[in-house]
Amino acid sequence: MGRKFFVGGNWKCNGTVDDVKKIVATLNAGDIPSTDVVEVVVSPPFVFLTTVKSELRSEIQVAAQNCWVKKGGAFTGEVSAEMLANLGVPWVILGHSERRALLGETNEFVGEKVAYALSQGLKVIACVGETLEQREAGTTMEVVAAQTQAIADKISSWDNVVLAYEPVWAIGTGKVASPAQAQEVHAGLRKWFAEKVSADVSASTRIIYGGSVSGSNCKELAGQTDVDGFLVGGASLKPEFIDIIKAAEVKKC
Ligand SMILES: O=C[C@H](O)COP(=O)(O)O
Repeated sequence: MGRKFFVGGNWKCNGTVDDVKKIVATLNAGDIPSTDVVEVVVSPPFVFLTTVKSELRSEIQVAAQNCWVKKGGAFTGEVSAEMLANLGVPWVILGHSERRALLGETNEFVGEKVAYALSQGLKVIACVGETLEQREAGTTMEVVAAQTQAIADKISSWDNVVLAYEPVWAIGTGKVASPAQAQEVHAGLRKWFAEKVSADVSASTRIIYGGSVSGSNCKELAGQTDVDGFLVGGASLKPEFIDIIKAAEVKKC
């Protein structure tokens, strides 16, 4: 099965009502490849999700940036997977390194969240990635394999999961992984899937790269065999996000 190029835009905790209107207008006017070529998902903060969903062109989907680990209830400040499904929000980002580092989300907790979100019919962008210290210690593959294993332990199908490899040292720093560095980890993760899950999952699961992706580095990264798209932070708030979406054309060549 072919892996359709996937571009996610993670707006993180950014934006005002006016900013959101401008971003949506840019996306709606942008000349982007057809949905046969690229799947585009943007992830506004919760408070803007329904507005963005209703005002955005139908070819672009939306994702939440997080959801609660189990069924909703007395969990002040949380948003449940059921609520997202009820609103018609198709995707959720889980396991982002900012949540792992700042909010103490463990590999196991992320695995539970992914499983519960899938059980409620959501599709998941699951994030993994090593810190600079871990890379320098030579443990990158070990770290991302353990993060991915914790998800594999809790789910029975990868059909509705996109795996985002986001080296922590590249996030928001302007220090993008080189195409070779990204390819090496993506290929390692694909090998891991083949050995630990199945050849089918290895061949069909999209592994996308995140960390300082920009309009100027996206094409070279997209040209790597095992890079199936991007999860974009800062640049997804800017018009250059359209150029990043267009990097999908590289895969057609
Ligand atoms: O989710 C997106 C990543 O954290 C990348 O963020 P960035 O593109 O601002 O480095």
